[in-house]
Amino acid sequence: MQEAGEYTMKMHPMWQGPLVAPGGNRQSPIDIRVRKSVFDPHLKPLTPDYDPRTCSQIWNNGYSFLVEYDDTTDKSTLKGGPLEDNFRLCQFHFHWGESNAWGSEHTVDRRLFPAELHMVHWNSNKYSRFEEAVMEENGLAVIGVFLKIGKRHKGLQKLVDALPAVRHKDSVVEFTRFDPACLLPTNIDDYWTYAGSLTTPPLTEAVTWIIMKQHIEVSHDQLAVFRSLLFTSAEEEVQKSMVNNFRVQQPLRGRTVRSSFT
Ligand SMILES: NS(=O)(=O)c1cc(F)ccc1F
Ligand SMILES: [Zn+2]
Repeated sequence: MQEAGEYTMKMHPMWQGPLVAPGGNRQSPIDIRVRKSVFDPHLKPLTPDYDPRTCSQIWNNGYSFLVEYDDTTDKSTLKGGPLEDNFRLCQFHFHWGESNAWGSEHTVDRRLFPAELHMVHWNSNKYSRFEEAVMEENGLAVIGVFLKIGKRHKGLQKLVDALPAVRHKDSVVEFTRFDPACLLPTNIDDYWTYAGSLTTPPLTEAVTWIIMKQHIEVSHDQLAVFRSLLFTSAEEEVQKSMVNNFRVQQPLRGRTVRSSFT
């Protein structure tokens, strides 16, 4: 029986969408229990190779803002780590909270971060476009990086300065020559990896998740600009600020989370 005032996921206003996709047994995000993760000595170093010239635009899709890359050739790629194939960068985006107390989708031993970066890649050895790969179990690889509040992130500022131009849902602005590698932590050799899903519809179980152990720092003011974005389009009467755009955590269902480090 619920105590008065005690929130469960179903009651809490932040509860969004299905708790578990019908029939899903590899849903994301999850809590990473560090002591339950299994060191895998066969995991290779991750080798991202990004060309800033493939950066094309920023788009407010009404859920987050996406920095999109031209993925018609193998110019910005990710290989190595747990991946057998070559994956092509198509976009990166973030999830964040209304306060610095929460906002990330994944957690580490229940620890929440104010925001989480997702760099989305699709398997260009096996598929010819993102839309195809997103339906296949080895179709996508997403790098997750936790954000903490601290010193100003120099590389992020160019992105922060462009956000007012995409304040409303469905707005797009040209955005070029941005090197996404500047958003990776200094150490990318230490990560957790597990088989999961997209965290927004279509929630397809297509993702090899690669979650960085080391976080990056952004300033309070930089993250505040994320919260100035809107879920709503310019025409809508009531404007809703884009915050808490994260999914509730999903059952592990017996999956093993591997670590690249001891
Ligand atoms: N948050 S996510 O990285 O799982 C994701 C990536 C996409 F390309 C599309 C939907 C998603 F939910
Ligand atoms: Zn995401």
